[in-house]
Amino acid sequence: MPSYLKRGQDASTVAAVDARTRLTVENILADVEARGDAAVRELSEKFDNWSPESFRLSEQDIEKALSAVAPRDLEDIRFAQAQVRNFAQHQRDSIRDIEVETLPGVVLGHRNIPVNAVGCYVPGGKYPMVASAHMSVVTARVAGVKRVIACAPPFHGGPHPAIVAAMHLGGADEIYVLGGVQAVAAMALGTGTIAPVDMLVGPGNAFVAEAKRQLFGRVGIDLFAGPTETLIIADESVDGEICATDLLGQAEHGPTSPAVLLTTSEKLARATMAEVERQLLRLPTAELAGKAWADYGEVIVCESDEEMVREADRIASEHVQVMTSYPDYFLNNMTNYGALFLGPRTNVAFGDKVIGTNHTLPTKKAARYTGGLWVGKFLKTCTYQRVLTDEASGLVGEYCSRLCMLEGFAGHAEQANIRVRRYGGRNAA
Ligand SMILES: NC(=O)c1ccc[n+]([C@@H]2O[C@H](COP(=O)([O-])OP(=O)(O)OC[C@H]3O[C@@H](n4cnc5c(N)ncnc54)[C@H](O)[C@@H]3O)[C@@H](O)[C@H]2O)c1
Ligand SMILES: [Zn+2]
Repeated sequence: MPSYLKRGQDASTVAAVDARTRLTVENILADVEARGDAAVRELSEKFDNWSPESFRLSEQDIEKALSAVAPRDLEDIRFAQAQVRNFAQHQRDSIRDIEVETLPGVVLGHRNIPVNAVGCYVPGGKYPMVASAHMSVVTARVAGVKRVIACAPPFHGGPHPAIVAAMHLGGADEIYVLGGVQAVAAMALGTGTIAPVDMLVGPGNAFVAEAKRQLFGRVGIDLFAGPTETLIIADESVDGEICATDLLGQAEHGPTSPAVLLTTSEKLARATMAEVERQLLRLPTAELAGKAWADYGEVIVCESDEEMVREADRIASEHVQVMTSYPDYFLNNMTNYGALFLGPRTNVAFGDKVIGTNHTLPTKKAARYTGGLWVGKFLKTCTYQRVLTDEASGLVGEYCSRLCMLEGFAGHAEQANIRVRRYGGRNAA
């Protein structure tokens, strides 16, 4: 049995918060739907104190933002985008259209068709999340999406130059300085000034994630990518300092970000907990990270690697960092995670910012049924079929006719029967 040295807040409190968020989001979506641009402007004023002449940036605005970013920063952004683009391209190349003859004269196939128009949300409430622009915009472009638009909230009262640069260099067709639910609603529902998209992607806080969830159906969404979660699986091959650093590194995302340590070593568990307290004294973002750790941090001691796999699959964390003497055991056996980070030489920050895997990942146990954002999320796998010979039409038609009548579908059966009569030769029904 796993034993808890520290437990996070219980789920009922989280559910109560969720209910309030749900209601807030419902009201905002209804308002944007009813009043379009006027509602968007009022909501932006209310939540972000932001009401510019135009939410969309002009060419000149974009040039101005680019020139405000230091050359070194631009180069770093280009490097990160090159990594994301390269891996996404390899993933794209692994996805194939197929066409096969499944019975003599029966040809079935599928094609992977990019979604036509995508809205990318780039978060920027607490931190300007430049990297989210690479993850959504660059990946959509690799997939072949025709129209890629991007929104980020104002940061310190205006567009954040590095976010704008990343959106522009990533290939965004339209850039808006607009945040939160109003941004997501405007992109999905459309307004007088923003043409609606077919799909929303990108991470965000609880309001943004809930807005995407509620809009799903009217538009597509990538996945439920809410407040960051991290899980560290470690044994005595590493020390408390590196475990504490990696827990707090992701806890700093926000006050509701769970950071969990799973370990087979009680000694490492206690060393990590002590080290977390020490590091909180000097981490500049200790206010957020400390609250997340106090409310949602967990430390669980397991008896074996097998038990750690079971616990980790139950938790289904967004990020799972494995620092044990044989990390591949977890790669080979775990089934529920957004992304794995194997061995102490890598870590979640590499994935968040630069290494090339996508950082938009499933939260709140969505890892039970989906992986993260990737080029495949922008593609619709659509099937088609042809029947090439009279014999094949007759053969399938006879089976089809009987199977339609099994369900009482006389009209469907006629669709089959007319083919059997016309193409099915001597066996015609
Ligand atoms: N799952 C992932 O893949 C992933 C990746 C990166 C970041 N994240 C998460 O993204 C989040 C970013 O959050 P953020 O808040 O910094 O930025 P954000 O851009 O997601 O949200 C800011 C917006 O929230 C809106 N807002 C704030 N308070 C509100 C309220 N009371 N009612 C309605 N709207 C309100 C405002 O309009 C504001 O523009 C973090 O939680 C982070 O963990 C997740
Ligand atoms: Zn992170």
